[in-house]
Amino acid sequence: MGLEEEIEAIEEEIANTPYNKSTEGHIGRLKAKLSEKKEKLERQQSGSGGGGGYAVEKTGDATVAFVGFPSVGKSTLLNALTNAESEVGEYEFTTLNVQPGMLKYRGANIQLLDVPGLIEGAAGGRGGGREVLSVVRTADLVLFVLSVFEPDQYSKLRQELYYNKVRLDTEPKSVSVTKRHKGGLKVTTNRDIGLEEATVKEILREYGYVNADVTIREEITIDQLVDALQANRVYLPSAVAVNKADLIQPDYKETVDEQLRELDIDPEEAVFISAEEEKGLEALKEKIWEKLGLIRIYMDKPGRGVDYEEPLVLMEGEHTVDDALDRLGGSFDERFRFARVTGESAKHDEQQVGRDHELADEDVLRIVARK
Ligand SMILES: Nc1nc2c(ncn2[C@@H]2O[C@H](COP(=O)(O)OP(=O)(O)OP(=O)(O)O)[C@@H](O)[C@H]2O)c(=O)[nH]1
Repeated sequence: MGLEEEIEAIEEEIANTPYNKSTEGHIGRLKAKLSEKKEKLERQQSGSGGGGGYAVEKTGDATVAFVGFPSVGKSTLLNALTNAESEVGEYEFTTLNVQPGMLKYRGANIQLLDVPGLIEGAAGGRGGGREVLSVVRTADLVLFVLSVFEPDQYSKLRQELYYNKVRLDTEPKSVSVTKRHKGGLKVTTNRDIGLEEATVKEILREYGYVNADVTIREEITIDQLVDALQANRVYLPSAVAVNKADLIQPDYKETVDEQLRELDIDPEEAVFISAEEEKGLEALKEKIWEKLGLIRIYMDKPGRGVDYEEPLVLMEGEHTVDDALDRLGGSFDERFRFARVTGESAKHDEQQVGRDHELADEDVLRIVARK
């Protein structure tokens, strides 16, 4: 049996096995096996396909990938958001027709990538789909671009990303595995994790662990455990733009809202836009900013005053003084003594803080360094 047939056989067995406590371990093992076979197939395929060469150079403070079916208006949107002033070029897109643009917003440079053809050929890695997905995987935010007439394309797009190991709007589960020399598999939990201990062991065994301590501190599903054991999942936030809103009558919006709800999208969260008529774009920029968790830090430079023109822009999860130092290029690293912060994160103006201090949007930061 070839690898592809094996994968199909396992998928079929999973689909045909009813899920209950007594089959849970078995299903866990099958899912782990399935995941490994898929990895193997992918390695084989990329090995024979000539591979490589489709990395997109990331520039700017953050990168957003536009994901949507053909003709929903992705390129129109990209052009509307970046205008003619954006400098395009100097990018190496060797095999992919990726359209890049730079959105300047609140002093940040946000790279926008219009990645075509996610759907055609993406399933199972045919054609250029995999390459498109590799671009999406390097982004910091996925923006789904939907047409107001076909919001249900959303499920297909999400599913495609899921198959390709992109996990949206969720954090990886915390699972730690430490290999030992003996003692078998030991599972430690501090609460009901929603899985039988035997299931956890079955899955770990499938991954070749014989002696190991496993610690799981939160509720977890079989799929999430498999994800946690495979290193190549990416976790990204997402947002939804509903385009061509200029084409509907006002009273049709309620119908679209209802469709969105059915897709598990909060209509309040989705941004209705018209790329063509450049409507709703401010709200969309704001949403992108919010979802990326960007903050602006105004640097107070010795002798030059506060630079309000070109803030240091920090991403979600990188809001400390230390992260700011990193972004400044590290020349301060050895000489850093303390920092002074004025703004929302500070208890008072010019508060003296250390490297761990969490900064907030529009803080003014001065680094005090040794000479
Ligand atoms: N009425 C209206 N038409 C739009 C809007 N946005 C895009 N269009 C039109 O929809 C068509 C497709 O737009 P594109 O921007 O080329 O769509 P795309 O998603 O980039 O499509 P591909 O290049 O095939 O991936 C064009 O004729 C646009 O003029 C909009 O907001 N309102």
